[in-house]
Amino acid sequence: MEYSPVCNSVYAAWSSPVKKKLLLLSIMFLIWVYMLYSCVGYCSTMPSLVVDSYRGKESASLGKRTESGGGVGGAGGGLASRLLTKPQPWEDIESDYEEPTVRTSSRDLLDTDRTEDWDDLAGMRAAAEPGAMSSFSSGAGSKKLPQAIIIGVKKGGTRALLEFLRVHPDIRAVGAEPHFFDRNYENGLEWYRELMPKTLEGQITMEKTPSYFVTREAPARIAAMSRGTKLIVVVRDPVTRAISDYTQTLSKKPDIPSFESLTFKNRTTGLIDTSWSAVQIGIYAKHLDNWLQYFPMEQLLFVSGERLISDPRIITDKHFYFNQTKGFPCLKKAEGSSKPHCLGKTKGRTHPNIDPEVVQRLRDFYRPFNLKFYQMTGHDFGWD
Ligand SMILES: Nc1ncnc2c1ncn2[C@@H]1O[C@H](COP(=O)(O)OS(=O)(=O)O)[C@@H](OP(=O)(O)O)[C@H]1O
Repeated sequence: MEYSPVCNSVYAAWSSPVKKKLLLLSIMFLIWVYMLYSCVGYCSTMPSLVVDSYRGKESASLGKRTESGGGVGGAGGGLASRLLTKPQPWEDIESDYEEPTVRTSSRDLLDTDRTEDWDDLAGMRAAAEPGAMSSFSSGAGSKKLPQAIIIGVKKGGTRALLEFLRVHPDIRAVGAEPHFFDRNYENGLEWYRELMPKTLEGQITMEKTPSYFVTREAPARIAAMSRGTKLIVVVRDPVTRAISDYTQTLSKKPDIPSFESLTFKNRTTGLIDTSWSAVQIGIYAKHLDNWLQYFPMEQLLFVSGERLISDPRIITDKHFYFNQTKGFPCLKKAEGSSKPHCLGKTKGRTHPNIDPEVVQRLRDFYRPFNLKFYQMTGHDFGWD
């Protein structure tokens, strides 16, 4: 049988062992390229791509806002960008709402505050469509200690901030409040790390536990973990915050004394009871002093809880709509979902009417502390 020159060379190529290997490698490379191509096509159908397109615009628009003096009060505007110090590669995100360790291994995580948060998270879970990409990427990355923590303040709007931030593809957050630096510290850093979602190179790990801000030991403990940790504080008018705090307790224990009677040590003399936590948490200047013993001011970021409601665009401008029924801004698309999402019914409660005289007395009480706080942070939050 005669072979054509072409057949001959093909035969020669097949018959040489080195070339055989080269051919095999080429085939494997082609298969790998094909798989990668299929995956990219698949990813493009995921809702999270919306976030991808936000990313480009966000860096432009948020950058501008930070420059134009968003400063402390508008800190949220550049928040995601500020947390992300270098350009990040696009990676898909997986849902944070499957965290059996957090939900079952710690009794503390079932306290009233977190139960509230889990109400919200249940809502988020329900809103989230099971994304096949989530399971595809669930094994990717590794768990890291948080580089940024929302440390307070209770009832400041911390849940809203975290849920808004985590829409960003490069921010991954644990859903529940770990309470590591106040109640679970003895469990050790590995326990804490285990609670975190997996992150890929360049993504930021976050958590929020509002009680850290008023926990004496928290600054030293966080500094011991990493002095570079970014600390975010959502602050709200301390009087409204106290009423919000009281409203939360009242919703669980309807028999507690009135706000008015709890406010005073002695109503006749008008002496405020500063040992009542609802009052004490709002003395922001005092708590901040404690943090400044361990962290420089540049490490702390203050977000106005009021602006978070009136102008959530300080986070990003295209992800919100104002829900008239809820009376609050809500996300057009929750993380990992294509459906709109508002925070749960435990966020945005109707406050009871408080005697205006008591409110005024509290305003007078907080004024000097607020002024000190404005001086310390270099920002007037406008509560007085
Ligand atoms: N978008 C949006 N939706 C709903 N609620 C919002 C939102 N933004 C800020 N807030 C305000 O957040 C307040 C609750 O604050 P926290 O999440 O920090 O509370 S907690 O400490 O975690 O319990 C909550 O306080 P109350 O209004 O007193 O319930 C809200 O006013």
